[in-house]
Amino acid sequence: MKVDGKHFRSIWRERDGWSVGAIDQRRLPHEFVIARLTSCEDAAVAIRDMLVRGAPLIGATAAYGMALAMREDSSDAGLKRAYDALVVARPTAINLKWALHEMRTALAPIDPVERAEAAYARADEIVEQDVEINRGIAGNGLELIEAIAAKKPGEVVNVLTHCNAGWLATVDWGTATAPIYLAHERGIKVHVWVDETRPRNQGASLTAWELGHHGVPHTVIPDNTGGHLMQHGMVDLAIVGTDRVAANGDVCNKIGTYLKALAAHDNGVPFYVALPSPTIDFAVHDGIRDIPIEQRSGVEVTDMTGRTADGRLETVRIVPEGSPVANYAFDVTPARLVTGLITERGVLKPDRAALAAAFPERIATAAK
Ligand SMILES: CSC[C@H]1O[C@H](OP(=O)(O)O)[C@H](O)[C@@H]1O
Repeated sequence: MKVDGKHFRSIWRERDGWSVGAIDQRRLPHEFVIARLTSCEDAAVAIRDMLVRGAPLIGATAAYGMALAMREDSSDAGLKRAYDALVVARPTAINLKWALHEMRTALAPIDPVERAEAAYARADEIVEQDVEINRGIAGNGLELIEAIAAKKPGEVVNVLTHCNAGWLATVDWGTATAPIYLAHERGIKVHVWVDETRPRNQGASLTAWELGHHGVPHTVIPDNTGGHLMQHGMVDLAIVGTDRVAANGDVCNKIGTYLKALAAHDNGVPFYVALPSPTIDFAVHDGIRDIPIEQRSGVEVTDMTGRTADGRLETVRIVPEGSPVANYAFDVTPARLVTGLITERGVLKPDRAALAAAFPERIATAAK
């Protein structure tokens, strides 16, 4: 989407035809820095250290990581080494494994001499497919926003979102934000309550940044505010992203999503989850029991980085030395708390029958 009026994607193949450009999301919102990935290792580290993050973007980065690997060593051993290095970069978003499976399926059967070119071609397809899918999510989610706007003519539709499921979490458009961007572009009055999303503040640092650059009205709120807003009729619907949807409709997303879903359920606020079909994991039948929850470094909780009054970036500690810290990066919202799943093929009930009917091809790949 737009950054100071110029269109950007979050990741792209550079003009040299082989290296990969990506926005370093660790530097936002204070600095806009472009990173250049030139090896499979660069791609793995970029995912692990969250230079890039967000389930679909993690998948796209891994796809280009495989292409970079094939430039280095396109042998069968090289293919396995690249897969193994990338698949462990982060455990929760299924898009990583999905993208690597797609790449390995495309590359394993062909002559190693042809693998580098084929890898870039397949990675490009995955990237373009993500953008097209998100455009589909935008259109299907727009209908939900339009229906609310029709009931309150001339008033603002207030959407709450958690973490960043914006264009920065994908190649472009985002998932949760896709309907919001489209509604804004269609002239519908929309406002976004942006959960800051401790501890990495993806909402405060990323969602607010991208909405602001695209001109979408928004308000950053502490994570604990959403329930109060819902009690006072200030949230018309919630739309969040997801890192993995289980076959039973359970939704894994950034830590704190479950608590928002509980508040929404308690206040009769529609709670939608936007996802591209590669985020569906039919191999997982019970999300709460089976989806691996990443635990990240406690430093993400104890420390915060910000800009000082005189413009310097500083990191400070906000937790007493010696206090133990737990940093669970995701939680799972049971399907019973989800109003609907906004996908590229429509808004679905959060259950296996609806998911299987809409995406039968995803069942086959889950079996592998
Ligand atoms: C469209 S996927 C966005 C999803 O990914 C985020 O996690 P992270 O920033 O740790 O990669 C968060 O769960 C978002 O909802």
